[in-house]
Amino acid sequence: MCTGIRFTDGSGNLYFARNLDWTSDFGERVVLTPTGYATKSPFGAVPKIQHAVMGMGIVQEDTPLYFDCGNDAGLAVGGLNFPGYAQYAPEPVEGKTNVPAFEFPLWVASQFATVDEVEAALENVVIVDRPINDKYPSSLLHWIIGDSKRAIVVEHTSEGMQVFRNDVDVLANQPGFNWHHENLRNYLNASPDFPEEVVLNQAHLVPFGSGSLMRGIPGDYYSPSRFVRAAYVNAHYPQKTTEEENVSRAFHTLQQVAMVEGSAAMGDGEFEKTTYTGLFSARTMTYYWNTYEDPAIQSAAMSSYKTDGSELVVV
Ligand SMILES: C[C@H](CCC(=O)NCCS(=O)(=O)O)[C@H]1CC[C@H]2[C@@H]3[C@H](O)C[C@@H]4C[C@H](O)CC[C@]4(C)[C@H]3C[C@H](O)[C@]12C
Repeated sequence: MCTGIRFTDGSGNLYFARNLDWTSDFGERVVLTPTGYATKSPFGAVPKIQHAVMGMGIVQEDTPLYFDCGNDAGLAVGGLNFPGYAQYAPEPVEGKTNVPAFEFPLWVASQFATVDEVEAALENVVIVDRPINDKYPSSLLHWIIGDSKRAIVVEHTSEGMQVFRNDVDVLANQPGFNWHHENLRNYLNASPDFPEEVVLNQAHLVPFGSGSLMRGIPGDYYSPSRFVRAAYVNAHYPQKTTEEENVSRAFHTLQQVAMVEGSAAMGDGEFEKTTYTGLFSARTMTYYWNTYEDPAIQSAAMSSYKTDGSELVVV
């Protein structure tokens, strides 16, 4: 499974992070799409790269297929599995902006500067089941999109395009965002506070230590549980000032919902694990990541590369 979060620092800069949970990796790398790159957009939704984009993905047919990415204007997007719900148009629809599912993160990050802009454009968008090639059929996803002000969730289902205001800045997998949001109402008791002494008959009871009012926050890896846990941790994390503190915040928060090998198998019997954690900092335009095999945090700053070049840069 996957979990995504958004938060800001004390100066309103976006931090956007996600866990990628799967049984193995896809050979993904950090990829920079510079503004001079000649796009190969099947239906012309990405005629030109307006904003340089950096994120995690693979390259096929000289096209960046992003799992998550951010841009030079401070807008970021991540795709999370949504099978059983996601449904795309079988063919492009005339008069609409037709975006193949694989192109959606690139469309968002290369064409827009803010969530407001993306939300307005989405009114005329259809997501199309048009794979990049035979090797990689369209993935069934939903997406979280964030900037310095807010986040939204995009779900393209049998109902068509749906856009949700994401006021908790978190996304997990199935079911849909609305369900997860409603489910938070089951956890209104959870709090970081240290409780007063409780008197029970003649007993005066005090907690064993901190965390007693967190009891009830689910600890398992199931998608609804990760959503609740990530929402709790992200919401209660004190606002931090420096880049280092906020990078630490992102990785610690996502560690709370990271999957460890052996505890949860998929339908095919293979164990799921957090293959990588990725973070886009709009403050420094830097992508940070670590992997299951190497938990040391690595980083690539946009400023280290030619963001107006014509070739994709694979870090
Ligand atoms: C598997 C990833 C989602 C992880 C996740 O949410 N797992 C949930 C597990 S479960 O079902 O809910 O059990 C998704 C996120 C982004 C996806 C990739 C991106 O969409 C980019 C390309 C798109 C191509 O169409 C398919 C390959 C691919 C390279 C995708 C492979 C895979 O579907 C990815 C990596």
